[in-house]
Amino acid sequence: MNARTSLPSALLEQLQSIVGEQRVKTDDDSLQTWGLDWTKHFEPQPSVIVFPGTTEEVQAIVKLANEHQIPVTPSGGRTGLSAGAVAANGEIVISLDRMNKVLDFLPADRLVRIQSGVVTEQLQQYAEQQGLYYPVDFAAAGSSQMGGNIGTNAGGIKVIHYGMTREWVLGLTVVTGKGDILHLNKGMIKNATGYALHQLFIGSEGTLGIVTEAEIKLTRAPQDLKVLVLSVPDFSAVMPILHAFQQRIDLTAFEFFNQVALEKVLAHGHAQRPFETESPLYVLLEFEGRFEAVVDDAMQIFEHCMEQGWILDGVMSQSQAQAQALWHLREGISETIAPFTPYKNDISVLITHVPAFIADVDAIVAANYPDFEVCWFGHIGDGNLHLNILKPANLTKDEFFEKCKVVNQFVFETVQKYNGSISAEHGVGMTKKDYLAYTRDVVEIGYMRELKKIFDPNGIMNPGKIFDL
Ligand SMILES: O=C(O)CC[C@@H](O)C(=O)O
Ligand SMILES: [Zn+2]
Repeated sequence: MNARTSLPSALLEQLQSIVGEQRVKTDDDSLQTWGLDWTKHFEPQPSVIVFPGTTEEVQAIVKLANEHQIPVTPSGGRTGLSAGAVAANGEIVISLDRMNKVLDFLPADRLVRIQSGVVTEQLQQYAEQQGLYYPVDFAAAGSSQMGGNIGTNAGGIKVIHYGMTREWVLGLTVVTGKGDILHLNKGMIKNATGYALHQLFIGSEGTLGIVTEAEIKLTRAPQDLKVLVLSVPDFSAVMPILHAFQQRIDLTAFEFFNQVALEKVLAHGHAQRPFETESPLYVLLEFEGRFEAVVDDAMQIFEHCMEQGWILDGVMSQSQAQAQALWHLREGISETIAPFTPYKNDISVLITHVPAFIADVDAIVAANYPDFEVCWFGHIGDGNLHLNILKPANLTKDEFFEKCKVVNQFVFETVQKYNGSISAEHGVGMTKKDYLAYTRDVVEIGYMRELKKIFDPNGIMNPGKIFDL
């Protein structure tokens, strides 16, 4: 039965009276579009999509959903990779698309107040106009919304220096699953008055309520960013390179990718091969080169690494355009491999454990996926690896995912062995919830369940995400 047909018509009318007739959509195209994120594993089947314009409208919708006991899925830019924003069970999807305004800017506090539908890039550009910088960045910045970034505590390519989204959120306005509006922390740096409830909403994937507004901290913009791409003989060389550079330079990024990933980006077009000869791995690092001495330091470290045999070759950007072109080799990977229906892993361990962890996972991958194309890439300077297995054309999606699931278990056992995370930055959503216990203790998950009940007693907020009730 189509879940949509079961939506009471009285409820539709009530939704229309809250947001206006044009802002309630039930046509198939809209249900498909707003019912799905970038995950390809599930069939979207929401009941209705609503587009509120204010926190009060969101509150009215949530209250209505409670009265009718209908689940709600908050929806931002839908660029998620863990199905956190997928509505597959007759949900009311609350899209924040209309709530995309910058509300206020306090220069002395370097604080911007935004609605949660503001797109990441929009915030970055706004910060630039104020002579400042919003540093959380990733390839999906042109579509992802700040509410979604907050919901997953998004990370990205600059975490090594600037941290995750959590570092930049100084206040939130939320509508709880119960239908209360809370103004949490109000932008303060110092506020020692008990539980930091805004922190609970960061990374909660819409399971406690909906973020409608946020106070976001901005910072000084980095100058003269230099990008270095290095070719590297094997995994064992990557961390010594990181340590050599970090001893003397504050890196703003330290990423890696393998030859398979590079070939896919090059085949996609609009990219130039960085080196004539292939190598198994590449490292991309970035630093602020505004002082000559720092650039000289980088060159010395580079030469030292070459002497050690950790680096085979290297190229450094001489202009912003070159820096962007080099970044594209790394940032283009996820989009380029999307047509290959990749099985995704977003795993992390402490930096200390990265070498042993990679050796273990590499052995699992080599033994279990001998015939599959394996894309390794990620934010290795944060201990975060994206392991993407590409589907061979001769397997169906179901056959392929079944095979990957078996291997997944070995990968996650290794994650657990090193006390790591089964989802470093993409969230748990629906794709990783069966594996949550590899990272979070069962007692801890019990506390999370209890917390959810406080904010969302009727269990209507994004059910089926992170864990089942
Ligand atoms: O597609 C992926 O697995 C990772 C996407 C994103 O987190 C990235 O780092 O490019
Ligand atoms: Zn990533």
